[in-house]
Amino acid sequence: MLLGCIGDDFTGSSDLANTLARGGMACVQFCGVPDGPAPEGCEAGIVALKTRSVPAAEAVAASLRALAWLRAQGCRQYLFKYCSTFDSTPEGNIAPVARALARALDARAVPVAPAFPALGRSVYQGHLFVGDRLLSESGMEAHPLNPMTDPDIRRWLDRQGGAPVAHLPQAVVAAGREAIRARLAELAADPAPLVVCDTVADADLVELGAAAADRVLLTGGSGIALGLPENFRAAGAIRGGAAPWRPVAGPCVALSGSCSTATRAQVARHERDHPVLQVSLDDLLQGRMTPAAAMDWIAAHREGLPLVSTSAAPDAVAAAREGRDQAALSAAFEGFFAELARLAVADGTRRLVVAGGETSGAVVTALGLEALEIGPEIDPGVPAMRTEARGQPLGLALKSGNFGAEDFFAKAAERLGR
Ligand SMILES: Nc1ncnc2c1ncn2[C@@H]1O[C@H](COP(=O)(O)OP(=O)(O)O)[C@@H](O)[C@H]1O
Ligand SMILES: O=C(O)[C@@H](O)C(=O)COP(=O)(O)O
Repeated sequence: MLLGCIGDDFTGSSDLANTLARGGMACVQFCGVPDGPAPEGCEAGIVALKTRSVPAAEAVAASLRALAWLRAQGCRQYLFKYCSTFDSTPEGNIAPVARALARALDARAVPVAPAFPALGRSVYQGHLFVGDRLLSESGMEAHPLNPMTDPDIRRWLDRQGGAPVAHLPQAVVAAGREAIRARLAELAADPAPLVVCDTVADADLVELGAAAADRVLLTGGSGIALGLPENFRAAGAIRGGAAPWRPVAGPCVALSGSCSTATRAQVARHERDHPVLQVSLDDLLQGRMTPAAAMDWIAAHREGLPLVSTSAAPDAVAAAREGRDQAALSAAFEGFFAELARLAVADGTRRLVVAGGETSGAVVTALGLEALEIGPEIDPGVPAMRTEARGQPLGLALKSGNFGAEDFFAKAAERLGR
């Protein structure tokens, strides 16, 4: 294995796998730290963890376990993947994990590059934008788990603790790979290992990737991976590319626990032509809706591409959060989807479309999936994936909350089966 990646959630990991696969690397997404060695021919391994919203110490420990496994596979370079909207809280987990990985690898001047320009996320003057809005005015300030209330990535990382953060300004990035390499080398003399990198276009990320060919650790959104396959190709290290996609036929179910603006529009669009079961927190807490009842509803709507959703608008999310323990709240939603996914697959579902990172993590973990093959891109940042569940092929699309066109659910179902 050439490139060892650690993703802090499952959708984000599939976004990264998508970028690397499109760059020509043979990729496998692992669901948690594998027990055995990576499959033959795997050039980029992405260990997907569910560490975005757990206590920082837990995230650090799990990430170090993933790193140890990736090191045992002989990787030359490591990448810590987090969200392009920098999903985290003042307590962590991006800085604590990045710093722990840097310490373990003795890495200095570690780039922090959440930008994903194709989807409008850019970093300028150390601030993260979504389209023409600052992150804190983009809708992410109302995220159920990690409200992003400060767009200054340097300040946000400072709040998460550790040494002061450095900044690589746009003027240096625009000057190209040699200028970036030189500046990172200067910054490496300083003990502060994290360097927030201004990157406003794919070309910036490609230059940053090229400049970082010899850096042992990178961190960022999937954009940071845009330039990396070329480094390995130039070194003559890439052989294969992905195996051909094998479509998966059979019943399809969609599950949505994401409350993002994009997902809510996709749920509304799906509802125009397909059956949607909308489930509220009260439904779950008062036992009006259970996984078994939702499964009955799915069975009755098999032909129509059924979608079960808890996606809710910011006011409903705020009301649900009010005075409640966050972990218990998440457990209620995620436990519901986890059990429902188990029932749906046991009932013969062969294509599963899931919206939301935490939701996807809960579903994939509940299904006990081990490794995912990466197929064609459905929408930017979302690949079709294939695995085995209960001895049968399972097509899987794990959609990041904010990704995908309005017709995503129907499109994903069709792509998995094509
Ligand atoms: N109706 C709701 N009210 C409050 N919180 C919700 C609701 N539905 C889902 N959630 C919570 O929101 C979280 C969404 O996170 P996630 O699945 O990662 O979506 P995204 O990818 O948009 O961040 C879930 O883990 C769940 O705990
Ligand atoms: O970088 C991104 O935006 C995605 O890859 C990602 O991490 C998405 O996470 P969720 O929005 O929580 O699904």
